Amino acid sequence: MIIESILFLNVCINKSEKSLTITFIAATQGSSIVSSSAKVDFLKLQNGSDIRGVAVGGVEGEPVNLTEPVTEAIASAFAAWLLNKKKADGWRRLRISVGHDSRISAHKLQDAVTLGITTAGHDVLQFGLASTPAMFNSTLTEDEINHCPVDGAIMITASHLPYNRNGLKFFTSAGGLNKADIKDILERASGIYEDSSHGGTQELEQASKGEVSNVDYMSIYASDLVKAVRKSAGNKEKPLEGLHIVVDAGNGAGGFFVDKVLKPLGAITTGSQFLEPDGMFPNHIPNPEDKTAMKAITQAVVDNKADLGIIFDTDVDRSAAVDSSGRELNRNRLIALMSAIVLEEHPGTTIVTDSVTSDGLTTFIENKLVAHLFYDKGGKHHRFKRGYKNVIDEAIHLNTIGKESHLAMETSGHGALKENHWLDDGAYLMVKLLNKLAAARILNPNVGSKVLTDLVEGLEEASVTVEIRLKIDQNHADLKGGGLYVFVLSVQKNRGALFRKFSYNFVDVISLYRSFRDYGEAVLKHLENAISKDEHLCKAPKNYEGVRVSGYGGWFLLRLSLHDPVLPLNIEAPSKDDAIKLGLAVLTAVSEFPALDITALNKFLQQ
Ligand SMILES: O=P(O)(O)OC[C@H]1O[C@H](O)[C@H](O)[C@@H](O)[C@@H]1O
Repeated sequence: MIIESILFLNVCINKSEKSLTITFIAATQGSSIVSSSAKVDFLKLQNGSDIRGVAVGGVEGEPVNLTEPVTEAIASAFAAWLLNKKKADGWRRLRISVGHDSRISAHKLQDAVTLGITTAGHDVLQFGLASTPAMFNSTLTEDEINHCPVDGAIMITASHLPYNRNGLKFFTSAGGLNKADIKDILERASGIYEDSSHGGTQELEQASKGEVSNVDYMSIYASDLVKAVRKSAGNKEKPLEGLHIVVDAGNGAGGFFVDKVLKPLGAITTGSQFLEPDGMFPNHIPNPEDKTAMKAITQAVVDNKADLGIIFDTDVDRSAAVDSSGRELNRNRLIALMSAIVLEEHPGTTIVTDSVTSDGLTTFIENKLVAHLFYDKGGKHHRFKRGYKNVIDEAIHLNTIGKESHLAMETSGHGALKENHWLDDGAYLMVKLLNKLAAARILNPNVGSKVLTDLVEGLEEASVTVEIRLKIDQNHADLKGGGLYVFVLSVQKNRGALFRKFSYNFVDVISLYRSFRDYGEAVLKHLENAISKDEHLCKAPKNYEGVRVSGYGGWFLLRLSLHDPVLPLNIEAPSKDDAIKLGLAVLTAVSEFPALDITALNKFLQQ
């Protein structure tokens, strides 16, 4: 990279404060980041513990960066990483399973992944349309005929993101890879890509050594789910007989749940919708956090007079339910429901959740289960950070330090149980609900989803719940120029001809931020200071992310997004008036930051 130094002189006169600031700025700019056509910035494809990119062209401003050669290099890099991980004495042939969701780029990326692995000499098991949790499961399943367990698994998915995106998730028998592993793989991939002189595909194909086989793994995975429900009902063959359950797969990969899970258990599934895979997602975004998606499954339950509704995201690592009255069982309610089930099995256990969970959920887990459902012991609510991997890793960590935890769950619908290898599996969460229903129907065959609704009866819910996302403008002068070196010349009163006419004190305060993260942190620090001076507000005594504050009968949390230049603001309050008071407290503090777009907050306050 060629570095160019540019020197700016910035003179800023503030008459009201009687100050003059003279600033020399030497900026480093990457004026030529090598030839863009030849270079691929692999690290840009990292999205936390996943890889995400654009795989389909045609959307303005979103050039394709997850091309077939790039994907092939990443798959080869994963095989190399895995080989290293297995601490094999030199080279050994690995077995890697590959699955995908319903995206329109799925097949071309599957071919690229397969090529990348086989050219490195390893075998591929193609599962076709699959769920993310099933891919992890294939690293654990003991089934010699179907070549399982595999050494590693790759899922091709971009969850609920638009049709043009795609991505990769990786698993070993220890679970999903973490951020550092992904970085390692991307660095290896960059080297592999360079070496292969960009597109020696044919050459590589000829050198291909590994074998490819097709396995109907989803049938194996689903039969384990069926077995779990049967077991909870005393091994009854059809424990859900007579129960009407509708499924909304949002045209993702979750359609298997109808034919391979619910029907064998005896459930009626008419009215289930969007089960056919369609990577253009023509009906709604497959996302249980999305209002339109929840409306669609609720309508299906009501229209079909069903006992229960189930909705999955595209790759089935997230889910939510709807009871027979059309009441949504998602977000805090689903965590409460899962907590009630898990705490019945493990009294006193710690439930780890993300940071945007409600105060009502804490009271429910710690007190209401004892008061309402007469549990001997309540649980402990450990409200941690946002991000499913953060939540799961924290639960695993707690167990290693002697604090028992059996459930890690996010409001997004990601939920992982210790009994299920800490895997976030939307289908397994729904199986836990079905277990409860199946067990209850042994005692009373007429019982329906009320069994579940009754479990969350004591959960207090705020009347107003909003999430407002405040964007940080990365092109704003306060952030522009990345990597700025600042020299301040403090000029004394009346010194030098140039400044003679200003007889003011000169102040050398400069606000420059190297990244949107720095800027966001500065906003949070400022808010924290402002809050400490407000008698109506009280900072949460224990908090792991952003600034969480109680007041006016509710709370708010302002934090930095995990991935985007955004500060998401969550507010929960007993009334709109109270929510506005909380919102105003935030607005007053953050309006001093011109690169923060507060339009969405203003809109909420003026509604
Ligand atoms: O920080 P945010 O922008 O709100 O995003 C947070 C979300 O990011 C991803 O989608 C993760 O998969 C989720 O587990 C997480 O909750």
